Amino acid sequence: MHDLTSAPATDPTSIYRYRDCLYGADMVTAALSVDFFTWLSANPSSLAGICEHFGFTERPADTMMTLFAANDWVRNVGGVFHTTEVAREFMCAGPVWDVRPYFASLHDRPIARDFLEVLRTDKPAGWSGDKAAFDWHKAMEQEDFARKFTAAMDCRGVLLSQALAKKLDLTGRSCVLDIGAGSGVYACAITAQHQHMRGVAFDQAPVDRIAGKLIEERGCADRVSVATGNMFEGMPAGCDVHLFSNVLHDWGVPEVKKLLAVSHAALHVGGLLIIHDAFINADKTGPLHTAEYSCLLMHATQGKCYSTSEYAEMLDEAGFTPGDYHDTIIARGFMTAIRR
Ligand SMILES: C[S@@+](CC[C@H](N)C(=O)[O-])C[C@H]1O[C@@H](n2cnc3c(N)ncnc32)[C@H](O)[C@@H]1O
Repeated sequence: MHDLTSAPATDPTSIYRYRDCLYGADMVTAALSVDFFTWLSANPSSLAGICEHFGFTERPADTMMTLFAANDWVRNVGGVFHTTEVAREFMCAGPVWDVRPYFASLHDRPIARDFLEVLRTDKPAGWSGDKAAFDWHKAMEQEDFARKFTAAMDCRGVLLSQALAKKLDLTGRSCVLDIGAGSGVYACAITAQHQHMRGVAFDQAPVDRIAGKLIEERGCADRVSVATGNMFEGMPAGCDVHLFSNVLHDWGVPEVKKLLAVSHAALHVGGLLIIHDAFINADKTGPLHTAEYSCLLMHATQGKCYSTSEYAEMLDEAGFTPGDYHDTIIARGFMTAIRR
């Protein structure tokens, strides 16, 4: 049986980067296909101004601008985006170094085209009005898809969960509720690392059954149980630690606020909330790996990678006192908050 407290001997960031950052190039291509930088150079604008001119919507446009800021192609000065010298020299009409024709042959790549659609509609790519299209959240209610997707999350979770568990201070805490737990590997790794802790893996059917089996196979069932339910409707009582691992990034701001409110209602005063995810930094200038990963999430889900400042604001509004951000591994980290 795999020891859930063990860490790999080498750093797999370069490998994960190919998976996480795959969609960044298509996002850049999509922007060049509408000659974005030529326009922005002549018209420094707020996000709202950019959205108005191009017919874009806020969430995907924000994800795009974060990618460009992380590359230092734009700078946000008091809420107004300006192109930088490198963007003006290479990504605009006019200069001899103009790269736009070099990207032009890629404009019709399916993901680049999807990005224009997502930018305009704010709907994840597979959901854009096509009845036969793929709905990720619905698919997770189907046994076959749920099994494959949960296996994918579990494979990454084996690496991430031990790195997270090692950095957590759970002194004086007793039970972690792993919300949208997938396989439950995070609850298992946390209880393996912190022997005084119990865990509850909370997910909807059929993922709950998949989690139950995997927790049993991992030999963690004596301290990690499974609870079934819809996290938007309520969360099991009795835990003093709530973990949202890679869950909030699947949802838009209204849903994130709702989930924080439901968590607040289920935690006692002093309860610890942990958000484990890939975070954009407070001033939304990087890191690049996360800004690229955010494009993938923006394309496939209703969410994106939120910044530490966006989370701090939403946590405060929901009745939590936000704590610090800590890095873990492969451009992931966690943020804590205390329920007021
Ligand atoms: C991206 S996965 C994250 C899994 C795991 N926490 C991790 O870090 O790998 C999101 C999880 O949220 C669960 N989920 C989505 N909607 C849910 C709901 N309404 N109630 C409970 N769980 C939900 C999904 O079934 C899925 O397991």
